[in-house]
Amino acid sequence: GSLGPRRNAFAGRGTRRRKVKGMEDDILPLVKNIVPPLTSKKHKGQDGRIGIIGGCQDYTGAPYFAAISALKVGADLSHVFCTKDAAVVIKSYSPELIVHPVLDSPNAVEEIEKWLPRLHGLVVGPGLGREDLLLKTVIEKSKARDIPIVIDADGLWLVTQQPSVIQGYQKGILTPNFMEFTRLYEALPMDSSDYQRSVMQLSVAMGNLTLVLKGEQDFITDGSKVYSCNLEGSGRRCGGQGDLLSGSMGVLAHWAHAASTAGMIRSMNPSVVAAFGACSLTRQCNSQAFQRHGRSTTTSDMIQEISSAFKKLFES
Ligand SMILES: NC(=O)C1=CN([C@@H]2O[C@H](COP(=O)(O)OP(=O)(O)OC[C@H]3O[C@@H](n4cnc5c(N)ncnc54)[C@H](O)[C@@H]3O)[C@@H](O)[C@H]2O)[C@@H](O)CC1
Ligand SMILES: Nc1ncnc2c1ncn2[C@@H]1O[C@H](COP(=O)(O)OP(=O)(O)OP(=O)(O)O)[C@@H](O)[C@H]1O
Ligand SMILES: [Mg+2]
Repeated sequence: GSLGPRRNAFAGRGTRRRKVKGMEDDILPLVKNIVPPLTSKKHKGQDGRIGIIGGCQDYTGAPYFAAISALKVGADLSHVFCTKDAAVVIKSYSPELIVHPVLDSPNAVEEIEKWLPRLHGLVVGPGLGREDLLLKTVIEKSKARDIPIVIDADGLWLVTQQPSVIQGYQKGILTPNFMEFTRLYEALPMDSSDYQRSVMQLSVAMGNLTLVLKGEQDFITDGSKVYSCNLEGSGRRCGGQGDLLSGSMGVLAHWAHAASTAGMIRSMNPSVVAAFGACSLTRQCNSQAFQRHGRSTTTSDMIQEISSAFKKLFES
């Protein structure tokens, strides 16, 4: 499926979002179940080594937000694979991140590939720019290693051009905002007038891939049922909230698949549990940060709330 003519698939049709009851009560207990216990027996890296692919001259904030969020949610190590000029900037934001200036090197694929055996989760796209061939190969190689992959932002651009790159991958999650969703939806021949139905149709067309349509309420589906997350956030929509979301989802996806393998969540698709957890957390961070900072709230303020939001949602 390539791109059709540029138009808004939802123009003039039933674009109002029906407010449906959130599913916090059903799914939050499952999210609590996947959080690994903190014990003195563990070694560094066991609770997650996450890779973020993104960061270029124009965008250094997005990969930083995603990578630091992964750490603050509880990953042990967070790697950023970005271009050379972005690397210096990202390193100087934070000594906590491991930053690889490889995306614009001639052997970028090999440089990333050698880290793949050590990664538990991959987040592709925040601040990436539009880099098709490299990305396609990295996604293929990560799938071959059975690594959970969250695709966001510019990573979704590639999926729009070539849905087959991720189609049917059970450990894949797409996190489009409204614009990104519209592009994806137009790339595949479908017709629906309602968000919940169209997100479900798109998931089925993508081989039951887990999809998160972000918005006033987040719609999460793997094609069998639509779950809505409408935990209260705020009216503040600063840039970067989606990066907090995708970074935390990278860790939660690793935890959820590990828990599922261990037989700890039987009743639900682990990708859906991870997606729901990350949406809830992002919205809770937004709400808490807004209580302190109001209209001045930025993504950095939200990141400062991760610790207490996580406790409130998943450890109480
Ligand atoms: N500080 C940073 O470095 C940031 C970088 N970002 C990066 O910027 C790049 C482009 O991301 P964009 O999200 O801007 O790309 P898009 O191309 O999806 O968005 C294009 C435009 O659509 C608008 N839009 C978004 N949601 C909408 C909605 N619900 N209804 C109507 N219009 C809507 C946006 O304001 C934007 O102007 C990505 O690589 C992304 O990761 C963003 O993550 C924001 C923060
Ligand atoms: N109208 C809204 N009300 C409440 N929460 C929202 C609303 N829109 C988005 N969100 C929340 O904000 C988070 C990020 O969604 P958003 O649509 O801002 O992503 P994005 O456009 O990709 O952001 P970014 O600027 O990081 O690229 C999601 O978890 C979503 O739940
Ligand atoms: Mg985004």
